Amino acid sequence: MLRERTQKQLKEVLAAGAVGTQQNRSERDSFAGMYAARLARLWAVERGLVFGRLDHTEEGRLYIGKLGLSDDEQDRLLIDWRAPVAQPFYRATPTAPMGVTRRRHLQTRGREVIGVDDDLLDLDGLSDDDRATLNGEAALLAALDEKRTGRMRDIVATIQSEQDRVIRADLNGVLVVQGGPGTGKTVVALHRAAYLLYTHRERLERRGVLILGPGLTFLRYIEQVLPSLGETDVMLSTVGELYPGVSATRRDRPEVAAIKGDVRMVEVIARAVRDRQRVPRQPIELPLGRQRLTIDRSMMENAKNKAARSRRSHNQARSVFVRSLLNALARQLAKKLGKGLIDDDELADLREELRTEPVVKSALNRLWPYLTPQRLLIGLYGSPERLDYAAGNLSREERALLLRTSTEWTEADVPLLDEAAELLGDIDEQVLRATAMQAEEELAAARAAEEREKESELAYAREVLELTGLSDIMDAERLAERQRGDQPYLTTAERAAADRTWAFGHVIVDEAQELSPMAWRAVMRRCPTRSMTIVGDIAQTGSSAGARSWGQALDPYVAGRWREETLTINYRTPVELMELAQRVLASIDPALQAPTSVRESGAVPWAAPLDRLPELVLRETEHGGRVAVLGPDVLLDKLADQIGGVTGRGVLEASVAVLGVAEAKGLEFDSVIVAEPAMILEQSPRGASDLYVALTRATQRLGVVHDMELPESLGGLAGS
Ligand SMILES: Nc1ncnc2c1ncn2[C@@H]1O[C@H](COP(=O)(O)OP(=O)(O)OP(=O)(O)O)[C@@H](O)[C@H]1O
Repeated sequence: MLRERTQKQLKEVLAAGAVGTQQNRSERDSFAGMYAARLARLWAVERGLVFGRLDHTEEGRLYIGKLGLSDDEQDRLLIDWRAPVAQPFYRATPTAPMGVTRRRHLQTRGREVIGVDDDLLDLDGLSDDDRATLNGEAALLAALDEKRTGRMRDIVATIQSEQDRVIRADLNGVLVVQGGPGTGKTVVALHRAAYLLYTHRERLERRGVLILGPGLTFLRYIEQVLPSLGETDVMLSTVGELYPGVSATRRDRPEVAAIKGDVRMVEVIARAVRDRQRVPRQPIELPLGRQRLTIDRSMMENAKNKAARSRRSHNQARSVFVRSLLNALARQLAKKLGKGLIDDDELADLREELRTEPVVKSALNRLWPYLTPQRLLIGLYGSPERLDYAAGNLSREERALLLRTSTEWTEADVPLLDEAAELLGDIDEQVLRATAMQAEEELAAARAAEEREKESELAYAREVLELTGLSDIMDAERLAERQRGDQPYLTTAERAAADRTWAFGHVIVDEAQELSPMAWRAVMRRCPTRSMTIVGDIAQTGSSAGARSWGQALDPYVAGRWREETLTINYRTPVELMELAQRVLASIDPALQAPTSVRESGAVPWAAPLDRLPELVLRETEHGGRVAVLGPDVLLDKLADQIGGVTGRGVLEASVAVLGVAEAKGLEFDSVIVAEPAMILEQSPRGASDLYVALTRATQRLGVVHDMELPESLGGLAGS
């Protein structure tokens, strides 16, 4: 009914057509956007729309659902799970019943109720030991035992009390959610996003919510959770995609990523920009017809100082630099022409004349080029001289690791591009177009000159063209669209994604332990209000530039002002598997404690020789559900060949997937086989954390296959 009404409203709005004034059009677009979003909500929540009932002593009976519904008389039919009155559904216990006498979990399939599970909360003397930690055990255990589908699902029906506290925590300030594997950090963070959007709808819809995850596979794994809760306008991204126009999925070798993520790169980038403003030792001679002008060092220094005093970014300060130099050149020219003192008007005339002279333009571009962050970094990585100048605070070996010629961006480059963008500032679109055109002209002129062996000018013109290439910043289509001014309806998330300087209303960072100090800087820039939820597990840090403690990561920004909640119960991994993982955890640090598992699977982890892998994979698939083989990166292709498993893009859909540990981070499978654990240990300085991650990905069964000797922490495993 509701859905039909919304669909009709949407149709009417769209039928109004594309005619009309600019204002009409944009009103129409925003109504259409509103109805489309509402419709998406109603469609998405079909599954398990109603899942709970509270019998209150005072307020009577309340039904809890994924969204709130009222009938035409405004009587509440269904309470949104995020509303304050729904809170007892997650928090009430026999000792603190919050006025509720009975909590009922309804399990539904389509429109049919297929099971109920009651918690009686008001019975005096009821032993509450069993119920103290878990709410609605039967519904929870049924949910946990289900076969996995390759996509994360919402847990509104079975949120546990410690999770509810995180979900409903205050919007303001930085909240860290620390929890071991399987404690629900990801799923809780997503429900928190939905809760915050519901509770602070106006503020957050305008500024948007950003959720950062560790990789594109992971984002695909979680992307359906928020829509299933009726929330569609949230931006999901990786750090590698945070910079508009760049989509970095490649990873650097650990030793290179460690340098690029190091906070010393702040100084390196700043010096790389200053390198492009350096005054050459020799004066520059400018042949102008029969005259010959000279740009000497003092003119250049003077112009540079003026630009510096303007305190503008590099690209914005260029006009100050250029004006100062042109004024000095104009005076020089006046003198050569035999004119004495000239007035302001004459100076302006001469200056504008000089501005259009190719030799002058080309000298100015060399002295203070327009720069995009991409060109700055390519220039830096590609030149040992530039690296020596900019990266004097790194060792010679570290500089050598940064040197490269490839222009394919890696994840660790993105925070550096962002850093550079801050210092370089925008290039005006108009200037950009004019400079690109001018560069084209210069290139054409230089081509003609090439015959006259003016090699250097050609090289320079090429550089200018490259430096100002429009494609770096916007493609032709987008530019044309902007000029026509007919932007299609864009959601907040879409507008935010295209704008590097967008300030989000709330930012959620998942697997946050992996972020480098440079990545934290880029993330913090997107959230000046510091309203953030940071979820992760320090014990799982695999990245060489990742965090060793939350304090180390956050204190530079919010020292003493962040709060921490801990999740302690593992909902994913059965007890039998966790015993093994705990041994690996203790090998990292004996003081570390893995979270407590809520259930047993009865399946004991096993070990077998590597060459039995195909047969063992087959056996696992017979249980139904999804199987993953997790191994060291160098073995992945071989393993996939051996068993016909899927790697890369299709891993979430595959019944047998083959993945490296970094890619498997945050994911889960019914059955996991870890290949060559000793090699996983060796492949990076944080190998033990990687092994811990690999061993905690299964919801049911776990095995290990190996040729190399098993690490000590895995000793004593039963044969398969
Ligand atoms: N209250 C709950 N009800 C039902 N399922 C739950 C609940 N809490 C967590 N789960 C399930 O437990 C599994 C693990 O959750 P999640 O992936 O969010 O954990 P995590 O802490 O992010 O793990 P990791 O650090 O290993 O990535 C998921 O399948 C999730 O749906």
